[in-house]
Amino acid sequence: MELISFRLCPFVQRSVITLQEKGAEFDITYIDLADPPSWFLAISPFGKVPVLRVGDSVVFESAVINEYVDEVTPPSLHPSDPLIRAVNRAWIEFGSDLIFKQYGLYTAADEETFEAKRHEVLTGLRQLEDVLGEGPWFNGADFALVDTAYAPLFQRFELLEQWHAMDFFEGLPKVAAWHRALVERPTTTTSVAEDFADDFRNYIAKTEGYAARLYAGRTA
Ligand SMILES: N[C@@H](CCC(=O)N[C@@H](CS)C(=O)NCC(=O)O)C(=O)O
Repeated sequence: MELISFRLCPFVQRSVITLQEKGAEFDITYIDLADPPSWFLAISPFGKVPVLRVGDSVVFESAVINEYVDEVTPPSLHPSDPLIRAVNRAWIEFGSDLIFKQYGLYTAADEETFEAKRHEVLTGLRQLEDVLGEGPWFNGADFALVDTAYAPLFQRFELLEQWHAMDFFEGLPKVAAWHRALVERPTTTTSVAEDFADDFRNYIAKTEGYAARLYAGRTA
């Protein structure tokens, strides 16, 4: 299996976490999304990463890639009950939407947009608080695919919090506990390069958006 990646992409990171959790062997090929190579555009139907090459086949969409990886490397990280599995898939979709909202937060051009995005993100986190149980994971005792889908999101919240006194989890104890468990999970840490925090901060700086101005001069 060969995973096509962009270093900072949270969707790719979901797949790296899943592959690592499953102990799967895989190669990783990095591309520059600002200047994607023609071979990549030829195989990626949406022009997006991640893409997983398996022999002559191409699998795209992180949630689908992760289900494939899960199925070929038992035991499964998906719950056995079909209804719980369906609910998990639905919340994985919710997590994808929240990743885009988070992206909107750190690329917002001005304070008004930034605050609007922050409101969207906080609303999403409140919705999660309402569905989470006692933890430590989304389904309780067992770490599952749905957890791999949220780890990159929470790792970025952690960095955003460190750079600015911005509390995303105030009044959300279950989300805060899940966040802590996810960012401390070894596969979350090892799914990104050692200089990820700097890389991420430089990326935000380059957007020249409101978050970049907010964080200017701060160190992690
Ligand atoms: N729904 C996709 C989203 C993937 C995605 O948005 N990837 C971004 C990078 S993080 C991308 O490749 N963007 C390139 C583009 O939109 O042209 C998934 O879950 O795999």
